[in-house]
Amino acid sequence: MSILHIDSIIKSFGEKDILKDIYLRSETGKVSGILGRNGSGKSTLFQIIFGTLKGNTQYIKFNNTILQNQYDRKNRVAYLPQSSFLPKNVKIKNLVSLFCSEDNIDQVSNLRLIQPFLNDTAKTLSGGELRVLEAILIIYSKAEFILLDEPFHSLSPKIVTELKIIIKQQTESKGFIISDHQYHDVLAISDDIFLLSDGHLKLIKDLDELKRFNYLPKNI
Ligand SMILES: Nc1ncnc2c1ncn2[C@@H]1O[C@H](COP(=O)(O)OP(=O)(O)OP(=O)(O)O)[C@@H](O)[C@H]1O
Repeated sequence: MSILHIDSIIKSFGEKDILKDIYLRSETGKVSGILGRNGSGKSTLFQIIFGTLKGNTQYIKFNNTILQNQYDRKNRVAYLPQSSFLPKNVKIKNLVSLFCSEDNIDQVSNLRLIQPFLNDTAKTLSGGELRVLEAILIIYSKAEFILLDEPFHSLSPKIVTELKIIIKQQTESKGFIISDHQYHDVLAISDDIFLLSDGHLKLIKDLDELKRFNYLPKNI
């Protein structure tokens, strides 16, 4: 089992304190779900964990190795950002070879969600087709820890179901940290749920707590 230990994350932008001493422990075999209102700092937290943004303070460890720069994260932490990141003119079969671990290339190429598009380029895909491709390339990368920021955004219900099955299958060997406003889907696949609110991560026990902390409307 591998552990991603995330501790002492503080981040402010100017006068705005966004993250106030965040602690999170992710391990292979588990999905950690992070919910939070718009602007609560979820993407900021993901970027700090992935290393593309520096916290005011941070302490991030993969097993016994302190992760200090992007190179330290290579093959350990992968990140699906909110916005599209794929080159638009490269054939999808080549993207699969580029992003996925060698062991996974055949499996990914044969996925129903990917196989029909192998000879196309990303620029010919619809928004949802592109989103699911990006999510799959990150999920099947070499990294043991996978950060997914809004993976279900713009996906139709059956595709969301297929993607959730893939995430659960891959949890056998990987640890996931996932955030999405489709909270039902996050709840369905997460072992632990956290609410990011007022700069702190609160462990959530049930839906009532999500109402009490003002994330869900009272009448749901
Ligand atoms: N580079 C930046 N400079 C200044 N403020 C920023 C910067 N990046 C983010 N912020 C602010 O930090 C806060 C948290 O942003 P973040 O994108 O992390 O929120 P989020 O929880 O992911 O929101 P959403 O659910 O809407 O995607 C917001 O108020 C945002 O305006």
